[in-house]
Amino acid sequence: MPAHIEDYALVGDTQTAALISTDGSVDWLCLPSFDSDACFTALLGDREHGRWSLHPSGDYRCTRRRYVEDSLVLETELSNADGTVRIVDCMPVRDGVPDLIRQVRGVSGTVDMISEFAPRTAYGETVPWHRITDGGQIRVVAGPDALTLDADVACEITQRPSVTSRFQVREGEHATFRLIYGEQPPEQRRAADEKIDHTVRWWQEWARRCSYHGEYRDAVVRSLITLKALTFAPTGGIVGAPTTSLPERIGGVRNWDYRYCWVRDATFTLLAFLDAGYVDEAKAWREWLLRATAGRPEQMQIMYAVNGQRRLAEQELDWLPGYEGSTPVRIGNKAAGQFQLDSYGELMDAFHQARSHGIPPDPDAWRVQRELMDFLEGNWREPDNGIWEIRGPRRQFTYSKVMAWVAADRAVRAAETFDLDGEPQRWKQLREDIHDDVCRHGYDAERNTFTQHYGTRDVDAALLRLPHVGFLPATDERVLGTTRAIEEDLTVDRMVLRYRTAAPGSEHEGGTHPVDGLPSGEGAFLACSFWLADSYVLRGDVEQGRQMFEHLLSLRNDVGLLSEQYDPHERRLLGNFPQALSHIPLVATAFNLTSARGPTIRRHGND
Ligand SMILES: OC[C@H]1O[C@H](O[C@H]2O[C@H](CO)[C@@H](O)[C@H](O)[C@H]2O)[C@H](O)[C@@H](O)[C@@H]1O
Repeated sequence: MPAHIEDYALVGDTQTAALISTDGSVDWLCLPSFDSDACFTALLGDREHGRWSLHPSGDYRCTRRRYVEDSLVLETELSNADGTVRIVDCMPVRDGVPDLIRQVRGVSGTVDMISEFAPRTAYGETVPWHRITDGGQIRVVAGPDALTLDADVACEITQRPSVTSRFQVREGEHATFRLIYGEQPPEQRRAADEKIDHTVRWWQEWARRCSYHGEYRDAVVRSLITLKALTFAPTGGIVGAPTTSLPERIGGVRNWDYRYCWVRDATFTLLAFLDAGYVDEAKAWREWLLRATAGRPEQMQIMYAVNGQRRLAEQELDWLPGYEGSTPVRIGNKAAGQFQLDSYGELMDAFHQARSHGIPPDPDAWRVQRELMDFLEGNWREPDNGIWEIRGPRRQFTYSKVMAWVAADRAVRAAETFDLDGEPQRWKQLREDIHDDVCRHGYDAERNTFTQHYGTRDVDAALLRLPHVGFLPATDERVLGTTRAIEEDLTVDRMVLRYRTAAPGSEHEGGTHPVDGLPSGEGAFLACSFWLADSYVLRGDVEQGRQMFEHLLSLRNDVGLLSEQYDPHERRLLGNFPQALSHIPLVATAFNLTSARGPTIRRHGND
């Protein structure tokens, strides 16, 4: 049985990442890339699906866990009756092959330790061959996959099969393991020590570049490090999360693969990086995006693989029982083929912000933007799948239309501010047409609220972003009314649901929801909860925004990580982990709260 989601910490090398539990078990790792097959999949099943546990023998417990300051090097202290050890876990920044280093350091007493290294390739389906080489390394091979384990303690291949080591660590002593993808010659332990030190320094130097020095610096830096860990260094792409199928409801079917790069999530990440002074990351992302979207704008996908690949065929892995029984486990993501109008607005906004931040112009960027505008002009009236990627019939989602307005607005601003050739008069007309359409069809005058889609009375938390993107001022009566309606309909214990997946006792309870096409029930959506905090700040209720923000900070796990959702009843994290779309608004809200100039939500559209 896997640990609770909040009991995991992340280590990664900006090409892939591992999840390690408080009891010292690596339960998730895909090699060599985020979207490769996993060799440890216990997270979505049990120990038989592959894991690497490393812990004191007998009864033991985690007494402390932290990242080495401003780094992604994890320290987990485990104690038993005989003493305490500190396990240092890290994935060195890649200079060749991917590797995971696990070093056990004796803190006090003399502790008997057990390492059980039991990889299962192809997401836990395949039991690989294990053998010990002449040089004393462990080689694990299955089909195209090969792993090498170097250890400076004795290892034996045992029944299951797994590679088991039983060893003792005294205060001041070390024992080091290094897992390498592929077949590699042995390395000295000193090399592992150097790699750990180098990795700490690499992350600390990266964190030092952060231009944010406000009140919530630790939380902001941890979120930025997490976002950096989710970037795919070779291309500049950014994954939604490093996991698949962590459920949005325990036992439910809303289990999706997030190891891909969403245009939406990635543009939000770009804005967070820009806010914090990380211009290189923003540039790399723009390059990725221009390459990924090359071709005709109507062929733009809402998500791509990290290397820019378009085909993300969805399949179910029926041999995996799922996280706490939540099936199916899916890899690939059918939403890649959806039409999501908001992605165009987010993209246009991101390009505009990049220019406004002084990122040197790319000659292709404006050409692509103009083609996107041509496409939007002819298609903004079409129904779409919306920001939440509904799998029911397409609808006229209000937020989607608002983001089409954002696209037109940023096109006008870009042409006027940067003197770019284009058709600002036509885009101004388009901007006005969309605004009128939204205010006429996406607004419920009786209740004084914007609505989830045209022709409904339901609300949607994405509507909180209307003032953030500059569609209407935060103090507009219709915006205030919408926030009120969202508070009334969509908050549970101060947390915000993205929409009602079923009204309690309604005809949809237990059945398939007519809008999203899925069985009901999920947690509160953390990004939406941050957006509510932003709305308070923007309209001048800074203290209310701060309280909400601090409540959200309190939901992070012990090492500062958030998943996609939170279950306010069970008080536990839900959904893929750690989730970019939760850490991005954390950064944005902290900026809004602490900016000396007062609220400065970038997507306000102010240049
Ligand atoms: O719940 C339905 C959808 O859930 C996923 O999408 C969500 O995550 C995306 C990545 O963070 C985010 O961009 C989107 O707004 C969220 O709704 C999943 O990827 C979809 O396939 C699924 O339909």
